[in-house]
Amino acid sequence: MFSTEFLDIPPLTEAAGTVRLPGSKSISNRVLLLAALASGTTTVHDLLDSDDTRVMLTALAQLGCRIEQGDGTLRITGLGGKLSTPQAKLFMGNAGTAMRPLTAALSLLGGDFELSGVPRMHERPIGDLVDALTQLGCHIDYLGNPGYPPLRIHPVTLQSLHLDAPIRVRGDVSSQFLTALLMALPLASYRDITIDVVGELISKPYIEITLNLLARFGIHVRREGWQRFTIPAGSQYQSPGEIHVEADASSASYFIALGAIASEGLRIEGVGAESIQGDIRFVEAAAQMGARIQSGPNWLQVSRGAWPLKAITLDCNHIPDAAMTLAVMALYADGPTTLTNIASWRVKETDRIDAMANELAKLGAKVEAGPDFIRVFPLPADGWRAASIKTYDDHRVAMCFSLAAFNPASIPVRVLDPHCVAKTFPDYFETLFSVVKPLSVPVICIDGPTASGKGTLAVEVAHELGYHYLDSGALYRVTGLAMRRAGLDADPAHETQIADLARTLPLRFDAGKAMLAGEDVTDAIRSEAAGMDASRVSALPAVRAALTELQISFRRLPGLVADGRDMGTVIFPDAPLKVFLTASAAQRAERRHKQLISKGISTTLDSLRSDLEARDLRDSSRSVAPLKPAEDARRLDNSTLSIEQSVDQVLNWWQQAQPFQAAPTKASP
Ligand SMILES: O=C(O)C1=C[C@@H](OP(=O)(O)O)[C@@H](O)[C@H](O)C1
Ligand SMILES: C=C(OP(=O)(O)O)C(=O)O
Repeated sequence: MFSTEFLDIPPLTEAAGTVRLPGSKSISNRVLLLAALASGTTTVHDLLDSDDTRVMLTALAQLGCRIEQGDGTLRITGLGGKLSTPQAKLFMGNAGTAMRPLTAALSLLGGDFELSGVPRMHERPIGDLVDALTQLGCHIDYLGNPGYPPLRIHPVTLQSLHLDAPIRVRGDVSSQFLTALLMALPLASYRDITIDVVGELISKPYIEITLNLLARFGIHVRREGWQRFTIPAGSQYQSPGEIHVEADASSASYFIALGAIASEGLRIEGVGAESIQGDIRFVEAAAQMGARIQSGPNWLQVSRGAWPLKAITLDCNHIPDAAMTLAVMALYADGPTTLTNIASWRVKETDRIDAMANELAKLGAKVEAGPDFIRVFPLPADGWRAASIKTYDDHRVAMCFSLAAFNPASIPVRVLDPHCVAKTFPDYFETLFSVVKPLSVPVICIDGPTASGKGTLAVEVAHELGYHYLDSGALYRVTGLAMRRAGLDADPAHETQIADLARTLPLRFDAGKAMLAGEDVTDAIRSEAAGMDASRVSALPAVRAALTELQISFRRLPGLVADGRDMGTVIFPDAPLKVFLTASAAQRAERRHKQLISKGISTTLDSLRSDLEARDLRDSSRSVAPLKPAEDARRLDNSTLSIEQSVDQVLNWWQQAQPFQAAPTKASP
């Protein structure tokens, strides 16, 4: 997951391969709640692990459910309709699928609860649900604005509820109110319970998910159209024992769009023609726009058909979440695309009609919007502008705007606060990057002499940008270590053997650790002797050649920060930013001295300094790739700079090389 302030997506050209998507949010949170209300244990396979499911799980654990993580499964032991904890303060984040259904269930379970969420959750309506529950005899107070969370739920007894008349609930703001009642009312079904929907029900396919899962838990709701629903007397939740969560069809929309825009064949696994999720009907919309789609029970295969895409006008009430993806696809269409009947967009993670209109306009598009529609005009190749896309803490805004990186103007796209995808798809960008081909992957090279602080600087810069990190020095150090262990010496007579070793090094970097054939060699390669060996093996041309390919393979999306001695001159000569980092020998000796002392290794400043100078001389005078700044490198002497100042300087240089206006600061996101 990217927790950076922003993520720059380089211009992308095509997509190919296979993605396996995480579990459906809507199914996951329903299954968790139903399993919690049932008695017995339910083993859930392929549950989504994201912010929305975590708030649900935390709440259920607080209420006394036993939750055990297994290998790819989660076992949840239900309450059997009885609370073991009658009082709790529960935090719902921004998960509508937790807030609304738990409000209904807890109102009937007879405890004393406070339910709150993030500030935006406190702006998302819940009044229609509270009204329905109040009619029934439940006792709920608003702790902030009437009609909105946070809520206080007071205990009532099931016998005191008024179940004789139909319960009336409005269906035109969110279908989650009806879902919440349908999932909770079996708790009180000592007689038939009827729910009448007032107003036109929106987002109907989500009710089908609810009914489908209720049936799997033994509750068979009768319905008359979308107007009247009856929970039969004597209904009891029965755990199905095992249940599988299909992949998220709304999450699939970004990859279906990806296939339509840029692929000769992209396979999506985990969700397909037999999905119980309404958002699977996004495939029809994408096909109308020109995508070629084949499907099987739980897979989809998508490729580009018509190009440019075909503009459409579509009532999107049945696919409110996936429809946002169409608004970005519309940029690649042959005319204006109009999405109608989407008033609910205004009360979701953000006002999505405004958000989409604002951000599409930043890319250069003409957009028209009204209370319940959006019209997006396509962008000609010369109309695209570089934009920092604000995401409003809305996962879908972040995910669908990544598709703008296929623009024909080859402009990168900056997505602010990419972390918001954690709501439903924490690894969205990693998954995207695994199947797309960029025009080029940006690299920042940081070269410099030993102990100049380039490792610390490079790690920090990589961290700020969400880029990969290559410690090329470590490759040489590990080669030196492997050489010693093989009983070889760093002399030309052993050059071929050492190069062979280097070529097949079983090395990986894992959370800052260097692992050689599974052994943590991080400390072993940091000794002064290992440094000397590294310097010696690095002077052998065959070894350098063997390691070149390995180093180049680190150049992966979204970008790379590489530190070493010849990153800018030899390995990545086309890097858009090269920094040559220096510090006086006295300064470097002092830093290294402190480092060694802190590790309990005793040494003297003088000996360190003369070692450093000897090493500088050897590194800068070797015949192959000597240590010298690339011609186009920026020099940074950090003798008197703090680490933060050096990092800021490099990030400023990087920002200057970008087409975006200015990097956001932590103070003003
Ligand atoms: O019940 C559900 O799982 C959902 C219902 C929909 O909300 P509305 O009914 O408010 O449109 C949808 O947007 C949301 O992401 C999930
Ligand atoms: C509207 C959404 O979420 P929620 O379940 O919080 O309503 C969404 O995921 O797009």
